[in-house]
Amino acid sequence: MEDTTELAPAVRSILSAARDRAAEGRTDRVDVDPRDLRAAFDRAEADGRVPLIAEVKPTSPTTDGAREDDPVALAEGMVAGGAAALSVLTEPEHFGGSVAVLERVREAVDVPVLRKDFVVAESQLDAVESDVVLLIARFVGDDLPDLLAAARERGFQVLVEVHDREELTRALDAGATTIGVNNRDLAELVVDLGTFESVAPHVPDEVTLIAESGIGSPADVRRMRAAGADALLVGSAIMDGDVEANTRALTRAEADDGDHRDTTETPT
Ligand SMILES: O=C(O)c1ccccc1NCC(=O)[C@H](O)[C@H](O)COP(=O)(O)O
Repeated sequence: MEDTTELAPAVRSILSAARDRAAEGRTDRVDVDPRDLRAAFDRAEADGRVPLIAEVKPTSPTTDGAREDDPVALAEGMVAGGAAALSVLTEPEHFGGSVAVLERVREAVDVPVLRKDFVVAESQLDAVESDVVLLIARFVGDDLPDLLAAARERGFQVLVEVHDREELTRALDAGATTIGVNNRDLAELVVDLGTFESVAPHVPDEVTLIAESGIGSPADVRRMRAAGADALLVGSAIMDGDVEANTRALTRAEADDGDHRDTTETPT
């Protein structure tokens, strides 16, 4: 079992709730026919868009208030703004998510959908079908290889999230091919884009590499891309205001149309 003493209280509470959900009754095993995440990124690149996973994130421990609008309408706005893929929170207690919302979103869009939750046990994988599932190296500890295999057996693509070199090594040893470096430190909940910059050089070229958290402006997008990100995962900055316009500002961050913005700007 993972030592949680160094985690922020909110994160300890998230993990405890995840373990409670894992202990609830089993459902049938899912069998996913996934939409290809890498192909979606390649299509975005070919189209001049920054490959972006836009996150439907109604609230979070670091957000004031909650977004109450229809998550399907939000998701459609993100796709209209150029998102290559979507992430949907299914964690109910701290992020206002649900598996029902993920099902509705996945039915409404044709891009790959990542299930964003705190999976700590195999039984949780069967809660809902998605194209990609997240495994957080820090939370699953030594179970990472088994959970990775269990997810792949069900057809999922797997995004393995790391925060430092030690977790990266564990992810690579387990056979991860899509890795996200989370700029949010789960012990302090502070965000530092330098985290991605320090870990990215050690990621092999053949791995699909995603920069996660704290990306708030086109300048941040360009910074993460310059550091080697194949794609970005953005939640809060897109959910704050007009999601379609916010997504477009980020997916167009590298467009060579003379619209080079001030580095301090954030999308609205
Ligand atoms: O976002 C939080 O407040 C949070 C708190 C505790 C654990 C995890 C948390 N976020 C999970 C995520 O992975 C982010 O939602 C995702 O990377 C997007 O981050 P951002 O663009 O900074 O909203």
